[in-house]
Order: sequence, then C-alpha cells, then structure tokens
Amino acid sequence: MATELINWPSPAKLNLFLHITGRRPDGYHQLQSLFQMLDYGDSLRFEITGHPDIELMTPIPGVANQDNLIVRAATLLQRHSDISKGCRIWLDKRLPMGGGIGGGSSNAATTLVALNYLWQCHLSTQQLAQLGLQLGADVPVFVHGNTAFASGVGETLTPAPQPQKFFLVVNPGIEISTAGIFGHPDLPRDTAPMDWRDYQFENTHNDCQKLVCATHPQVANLLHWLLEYAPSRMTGTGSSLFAICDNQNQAENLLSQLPEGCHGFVAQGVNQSPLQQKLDRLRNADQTI
Ligand SMILES: C[C@@](CO)(OP(=O)(O)O)[C@H](O)COP(=O)(O)OP(=O)(O)OC[C@H]1O[C@@H](n2ccc(N)nc2=O)[C@H](O)[C@@H]1O
Ligand SMILES: Nc1ncnc2c1ncn2[C@@H]1O[C@H](COP(=O)(O)OP(=O)(O)O)[C@@H](O)[C@H]1O
Repeated sequence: MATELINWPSPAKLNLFLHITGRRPDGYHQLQSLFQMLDYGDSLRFEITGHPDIELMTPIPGVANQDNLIVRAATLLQRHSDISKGCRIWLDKRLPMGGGIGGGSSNAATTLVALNYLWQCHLSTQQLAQLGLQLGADVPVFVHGNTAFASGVGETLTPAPQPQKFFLVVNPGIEISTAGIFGHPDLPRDTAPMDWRDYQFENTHNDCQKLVCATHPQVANLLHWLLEYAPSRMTGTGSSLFAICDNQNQAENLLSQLPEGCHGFVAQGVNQSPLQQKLDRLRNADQTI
C-alpha cells in the first residue's frame, strides 16, 4: 500500500482541568490535569525522499521553518535514529495558535509518529514520547494519544477514558504565551494534589484562568458569555475556552451565535486520538498483506 501521501491527523486537546501543585527548581511547574483528546484538528502529509533534507512545503506565517515544531520533530527523529532519508511535509492548519489546545505539540507528535512509521525507525511509543518531551511538555500525551490524567510537568500519564461528550471550543482571536503565564508572579502554584478517582468537573478548576481573565478581558467576556449556556472553562494557559454541551445540536447552535471576533469549532471527545486510530489501521493492514 502507498502510505507516503496519506493524511495523518494532528488532533487538538482540552485540559478539562489544570491544577498547579508546585514549581521545580528549573522553573517548570508541577501540575495535575485531565487531557481530553478531540476528534478535530490539523492534518499532515509526508513524502519520503532519498536525500536528508526536511522540507516544510506549507510554512506558517510568522514561524520560521527551522523553529516550526514539525521540522524540529522530524530533525530530532532523523538524528536520533541516524536516518539518511528525508521528507517533504504539508500541513493543513485548522487549529488556532497559542490557543491552549496544543496545536504545535500535536503537530510535533504526529510528525514523530508518522515518520517513525514511514522511515521505519522502530522506536516504541514510550521512546517516541521521551524524545518528544525535548520539544515540549505536551508532546508525550499526543504521542500516546489517550485521554489521560497527567502529572509531573505533564509527562506522567494515566489513561482515563471519559464519556465522549460534545464540546464547543472557542477562541477570542488572541494568542497567549504559555511561558508568559507560567512566569507571572500572580499565578497560583499551591493547589493541593488530588486523587484522580475523585475527579468531577465541578470539583476542579484551571489555575491559569483567573490570571488570564484579569490580563485579557476578551477571554473574561467570552467566558462570561459561554457560562450563560453551559458549564465552561479555559483550556491550558488559554486563550481558548470550551463549553461542555448536552449534544451536538446544542454545540452547533451555540457556535452559530458566537460573539463577533470569536472563532470556534464543535468537536467530540474521544478516548483514543485519531492519530493512534490511524496508526492502528495502518499496522493492521500491514499484517494482512
Ligand atoms: C500547561 C499546558 C497544558 O496543556 O499549557 P498549554 O501550552 O496547553 O496552554 C502545557 O502543558 C504546556 O506545554 P507546552 O506548551 O508543550 O509547554 P513547553 O513548550 O514545554 O513550555 C513553554 C513554557 O511554559 C513553562 N512551563 C511549561 C510546562 C510546565 N509544566 N511548566 C512550565 O513552567 C516553561 O516556562 C516553558 O518555557
Ligand atoms: N507547527 C506549529 N503549529 C503551531 N505553533 C507552532 C508550530 N511550530 C511552532 N509553533 C509555535 O508555538 C507557539 C504555541 O503554539 P500552540 O502549540 O498552537 O499553542 P498552545 O501551546 O497554547 O496550544 C506558536 O505561537 C508558534 O510560535
């Protein structure tokens, strides 16, 4: 089967909650979070070449190719596995950047998983996740692809299947720097660690939300609007917010009424990411040949 030009999904995630429980000496924050995988995101295509160049054919405006997490992930894997082949990569970007829904990290994870398969590097998922951690705290969860509880700096993962709810995910049209929020003196960093088994949406929160709302009124106003209709919260360090909807209709209906300047999408929560589903299908097909 020709596998080079297939679409590889690069899904978004939500942090259904985000508790900051401490700070390590290196400045990174210890957190507890529930990462919910979504069935919506970007997609990537890869063409394998005989020379070692890694070419991103669809640059992101404002992000130099050598800084793009896709190119960095491909280069990291190529060097780690001593691969002499290269690739051309096409990105279909649908997710807002700096939105707390993990677009860049997910692109990096999809690149690692796809090229591990296409270049036949034979790294295990655990090895790929470990490699991905060098690129960002959120990359491992996308490599594993499970809806999961996370602790540590986000790299200690426990699969935690959730009811597959519909979400409205909304972005107020601004980008928020993760480093900026984590470096802010007013960020609370002392939430008591909790037992995963006690998780309920109502008894959790996002420790970054209050600070982001105070510094970005667009986020505060949008959250206020959403809360009129459904249980809602900020994801990650913002700027995106999500509303937990009763069904797809309610989510689509809310989407059609969004305040001016806001953009959103409706997505369903999944327990295994579309990326892992794709990989499983490819591996099963390989075994039947
Ligand atoms: C907190 C989360 C929740 O999903 O925020 P979002 O980025 O999704 O909004 C993520 O774990 C973020 O992961 P990621 O976006 O990969 O962060 P990184 O690139 O590793 O780090 C960006 C910056 O955030 C800070 N950082 C990140 C993660 C963490 N546990 N503690 C930190 O202090 C560090 O200052 C780092 O320089
Ligand atoms: N492939 C990529 N997709 C998105 N952002 C990228 C990518 N590569 C590098 N970046 C940089 O990472 C930053 C954070 O992007 P993103 O992961 O989408 O946000 P968040 O971590 O808030 O979900 C962007 O502002 C951009 O400068």
